[in-house]
Amino acid sequence: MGDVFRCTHLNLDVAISFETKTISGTATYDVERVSSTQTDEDKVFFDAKELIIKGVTVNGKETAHTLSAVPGMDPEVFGLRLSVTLPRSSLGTSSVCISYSTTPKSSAIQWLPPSQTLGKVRPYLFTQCQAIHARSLLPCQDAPAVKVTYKATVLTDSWATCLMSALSKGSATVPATGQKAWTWEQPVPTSTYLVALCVGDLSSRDISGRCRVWAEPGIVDAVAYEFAETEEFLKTAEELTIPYMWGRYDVVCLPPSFPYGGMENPCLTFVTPTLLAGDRSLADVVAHEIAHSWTGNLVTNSTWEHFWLNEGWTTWLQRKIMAKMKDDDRFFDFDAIGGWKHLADDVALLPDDFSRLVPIIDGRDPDEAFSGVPYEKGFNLLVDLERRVGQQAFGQYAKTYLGTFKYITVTSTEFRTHFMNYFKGHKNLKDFDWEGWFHKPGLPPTPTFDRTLSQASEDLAAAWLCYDSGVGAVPSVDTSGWNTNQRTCFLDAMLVTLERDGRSLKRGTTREMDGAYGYSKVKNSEILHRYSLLCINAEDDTILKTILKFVTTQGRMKFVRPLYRALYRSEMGRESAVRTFKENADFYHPIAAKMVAADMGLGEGGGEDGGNGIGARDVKDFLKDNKAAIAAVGIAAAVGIYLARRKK
Ligand SMILES: CC/C=C\C/C=C\C[C@@H](O)/C=C/C=C/C=C\[C@@H](O)CCCC(=O)O
Ligand SMILES: [Zn+2]
Repeated sequence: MGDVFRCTHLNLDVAISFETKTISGTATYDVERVSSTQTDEDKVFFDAKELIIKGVTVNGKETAHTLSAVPGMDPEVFGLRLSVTLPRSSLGTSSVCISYSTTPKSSAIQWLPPSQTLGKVRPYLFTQCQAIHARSLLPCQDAPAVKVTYKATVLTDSWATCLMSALSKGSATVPATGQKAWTWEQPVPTSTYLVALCVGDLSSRDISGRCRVWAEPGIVDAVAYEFAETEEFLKTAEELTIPYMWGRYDVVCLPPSFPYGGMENPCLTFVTPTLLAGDRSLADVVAHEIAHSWTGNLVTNSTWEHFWLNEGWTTWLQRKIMAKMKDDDRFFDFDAIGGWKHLADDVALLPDDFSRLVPIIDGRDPDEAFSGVPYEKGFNLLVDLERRVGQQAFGQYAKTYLGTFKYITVTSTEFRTHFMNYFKGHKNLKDFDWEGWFHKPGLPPTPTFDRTLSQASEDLAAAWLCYDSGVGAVPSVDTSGWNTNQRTCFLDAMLVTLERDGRSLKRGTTREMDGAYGYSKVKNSEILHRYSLLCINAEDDTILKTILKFVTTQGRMKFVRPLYRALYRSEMGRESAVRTFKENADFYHPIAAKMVAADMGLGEGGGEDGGNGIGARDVKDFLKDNKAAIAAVGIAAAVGIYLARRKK
């Protein structure tokens, strides 16, 4: 898209209707010719998914447009191509104004009823555009390589607060209607997957001169406490990189159905409330999103095949920030050990095409290719390079890399060339296996990390596993002073061994563990998640109610997907998993509903072994064949119907 004409600026002028669950108005683009190819007709193309296109003008004149599917690209995933003919004389910038409306099906937007908010009085909406959902929020050239500056005016009900991934230019009441008009400006060129919107009953607290947290009034103080280190994260990140270009860094804590830990929307990170542990122990997700201000938002992957350049670099920078703040490099390694487990878990589930660092996506839904691979394999590639050239030199290189590719996009090959030129002739890079790192499926060579911070956790895991095998007593180590990372490392170490050995714990073991540590009552989502997985492994159904509550009161895919998968594969939870998902399908974000449905054996494998979320063809076929049903009940409910039919 956009290979001849490219959008450079967007003026978005829209109104929000909670009543009709639509966003409607105009998207006006400055469009520039970027290639001199003179074709028979000069056409500019936009992506549009689940949108109603009402009309198009070019330089103020009404202009014909067409909407058609792109051959080989499933319209259910990629939407349609909106084609607009430009005047032959359009040598400079054209102004293309598209009048449109979203539909309630839009996959980028979750419309929450008041019951799904904390306040229970007002509705709420938030968007999630990565990777290719921006096209269902607005017509756009929805490719990371097309970066636009943007201005937006958004009309909302008078009670609502509107936030965007941009700098606020104020708000005013519209005298004629009583509505509120919110004005935003993003002066830094930004890929469309980073356009974001959130509207609800929101309060804020300033936590520094350039950082503010937003949330529903009932939790805003807890959010301010949890993320109080944000300014320090930001300052530390600046020391490791180049100056922060985005002006403000605010955080909005969304309702619990937000499907990710965080999303790096510029100027306004979106986070899940599952980070609210009460002790700041999960705030490193904010460090991760801050890191994206450079790696991802400023220097951006050229296409989604090169997503690791966003996430691998960001994971590296996040771990550098955390270690620098703690003034101890061992924290970098400690976190990397947890990351390796994440990588190994995902690689075990993924088809080869998706476990390559540069995956083969080929017309498939990028949401299906999403995994820990770009994060952790990407991170390990960078660590391998860093160890070969030395920490200090690599740190300097990182700054040069950011300076070279800021405001534009980068491919894996461009990175490789840039890196090899910078370290030309370096003796430790002579036979570096770039091809293997980029294209070999599966796990990369096993790295060595400093284990001094993980040792006690790993030892405790070994002791519990011995006890479970009938060797030795219940471990008596006092863990009351342990931090969250030590606890999650301990549980991870148990899970790693069980998975590796295909072994199940005895039910009595998880009961003993609960007696010792009280994990079934823990508030911390990362600990509860891991302990729940152990209990499912042990078929310990005393915790089933807690797990079902956990998966129906938050919709973060990192937690709900593995838990539904594990329940579905277990004796104790299979029925409950299907029933619970069916009853709660509307709670989940459309992306999460799609992925969980596919995970629970509804894919090509169709059975208990299908749990990887990759083969969603059966459910997709069902959805395709039942468009009327979907229009009537929505995609999530339709998936529920499909599940119910399969059960029969
Ligand atoms: C190799 C994969 C190719 C393309 C995928 C690109 C985007 C995938 C899409 O599914 C969106 C992902 C958005 C992620 C946002 C935040 C994550 O960092 C959250 C990580 C998990 C969590 O902490 O909950
Ligand atoms: Zn990220």
